[in-house]
Amino acid sequence: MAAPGQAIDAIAAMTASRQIWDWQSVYPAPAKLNLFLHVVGQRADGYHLLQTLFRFLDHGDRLHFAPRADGAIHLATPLPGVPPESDLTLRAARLLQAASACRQGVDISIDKRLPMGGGLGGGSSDAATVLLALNHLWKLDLPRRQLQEIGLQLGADVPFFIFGRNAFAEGVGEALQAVELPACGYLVLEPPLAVATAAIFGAPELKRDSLPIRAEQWHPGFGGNDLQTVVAARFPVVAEHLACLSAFAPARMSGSGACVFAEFESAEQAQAALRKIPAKLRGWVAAGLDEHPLRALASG
Ligand SMILES: C[C@](O)(CO)[C@H](O)COP(=O)(O)OP(=O)(O)OC[C@H]1O[C@@H](n2ccc(N)nc2=O)[C@H](O)[C@@H]1O
Ligand SMILES: Nc1ncnc2c1ncn2[C@@H]1O[C@H](COP(=O)(O)OP(=O)(O)OP(=O)(O)O)[C@@H](O)[C@H]1O
Repeated sequence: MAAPGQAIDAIAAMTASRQIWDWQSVYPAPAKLNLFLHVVGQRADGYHLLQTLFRFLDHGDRLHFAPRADGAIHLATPLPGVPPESDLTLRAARLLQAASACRQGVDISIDKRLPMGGGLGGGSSDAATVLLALNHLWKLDLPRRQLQEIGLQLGADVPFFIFGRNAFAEGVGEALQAVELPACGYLVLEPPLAVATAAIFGAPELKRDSLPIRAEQWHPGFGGNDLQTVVAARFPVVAEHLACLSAFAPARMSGSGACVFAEFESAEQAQAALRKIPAKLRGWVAAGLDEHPLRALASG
């Protein structure tokens, strides 16, 4: 059998019912896929201008929050290799506290399931979940737009997670238009390495002149991932995972890698493909979601 994580995550099931979100709840931080990702230019500050199609997955990290009366913000579950002060969850909570002049504190716990440096937006999603959850738990009622602005200070992917709908994105990923996507299943493979996003964007060989399209021109299967060429050439294990997945359906890398994915009509079909993948490769199946399970926690 191909390694853990095969069961479809229960994020959608957990949140489909009218859940009352409170301090006892487990707050999901779903993964995203970039169904395509084109680099269409570069800003004066070095950041790259992108066009991408973001999709939420029914699989991700889970966070828990406990109130603190002393106003401190504390991470109860530091991640290996990430000093707590740099953890995006802690930084998100501090930014929110400062922006709202809030005097409440919190203990944050993360059940980390998404690979770090995997291109699935794990850290960004954790940060967005902190902003959405604490906006609700601290009763701040900041509008979605303001949470997105705070999120952008933490990373280019964070505004999408707060926006909360599958989206065609431009700019560095902050200019978002909602897109309706069909239900489908994804098989995701996790090559055993963490890719440093900055190094891939900084690669001299990166193609930076893909032709921009209008959002309406996007269709399933459109385009490719411009970062994939760089990552697959530098890390042969990523190319191997892409080749393996391509035997079942067109395969692509998400974000700056290392994870690769293929789309199927249903999660069952994706599971059938997963059963045929060599057992030494780590992979799992997830359903595409229509929206972020916590979308209702911000207004606007
Ligand atoms: C590759 C994507 O995941 C696609 O969704 C995102 O563009 C990356 O988003 P992210 O992980 O939130 O990345 P950030 O933490 O904002 O940026 C990491 C580094 O990647 C480079 N970077 C990032 C995004 C971008 N549009 N252009 C860049 O050149 C910058 O050097 C930046 O310092
Ligand atoms: N809560 C967090 N979870 C994961 N990584 C974090 C977190 N806080 C800080 N980081 C740092 O951010 C880096 C990128 O992590 P992340 O898992 O978001 O990468 P990614 O999936 O490649 O993201 P993207 O798709 O946005 O490029 C990690 O290597 C780690 O150093």
